[in-house]
Amino acid sequence: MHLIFHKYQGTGNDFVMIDNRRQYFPKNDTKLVARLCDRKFGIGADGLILLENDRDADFRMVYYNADGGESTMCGNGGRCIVAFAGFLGIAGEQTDFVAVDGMHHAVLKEDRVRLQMSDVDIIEVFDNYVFLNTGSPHHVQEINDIDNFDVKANGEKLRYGKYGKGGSNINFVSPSGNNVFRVRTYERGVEDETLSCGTGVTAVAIAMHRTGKATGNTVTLDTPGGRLTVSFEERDGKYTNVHLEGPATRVFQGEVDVL
Ligand SMILES: N[C@@H](CCC[C@H](N)C(=O)O)C(=O)O
Repeated sequence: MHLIFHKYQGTGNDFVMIDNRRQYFPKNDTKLVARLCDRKFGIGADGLILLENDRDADFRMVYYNADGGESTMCGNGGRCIVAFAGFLGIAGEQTDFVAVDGMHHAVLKEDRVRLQMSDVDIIEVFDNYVFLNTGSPHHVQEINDIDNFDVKANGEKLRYGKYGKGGSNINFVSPSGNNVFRVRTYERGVEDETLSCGTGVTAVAIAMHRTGKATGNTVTLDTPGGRLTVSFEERDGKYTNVHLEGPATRVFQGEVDVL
């Protein structure tokens, strides 16, 4: 099979993007997805995304983690697919698309995408961490000395030890200013730290607001791959109008023959 692919990145969270409107990609071939995402034997990416036709929206997003498994919502991938849809000419400045967690509205301006995320009303607050689902499950934990913290070792321990087979993404956070936080994330399905996680920083912003550590409705999140902004409205503990904003960039396009 001959595959044309496009590579995108959003604050360093990188994706192989495939235009699957003609339904030619073998969607159940987990091994193929993992091979394409492999950084030594393939193209290399944190995930693979298919852009498909949808009856009720401009397009549909199908997301796979680098391990080949189809997964839940990817915020940075959602921003990147909007940029890809703009490149293909199927999205204008405003677009609506369907993902695994429902309909998303987005605004594309040059290489910046503002993506509406799911509402959040279940937030579990524990002594030293918060757990919530922003389209994907997230553990949010404050730490000291974020620069020297072993995200992979600690993330792995929590991901498998605490959350069992289904797992969770694990975010470590340190405040760095007024409504500004530094975030490092261990991603389930990549099974390593990634440079940024969109649903992760969304979870961090909401968790910090819920626990009184962020006071504003716009929170800035600095990840190793760059800066993202999350804004929301909150009423009686329910978070609505949640938006994730940041850069989404086309890196290159290529072709591969896969057996
Ligand atoms: N990188 C993503 C999160 C992708 C999903 C995650 N790895 C999972 O399986 O839960 C993002 O930007 O949100």
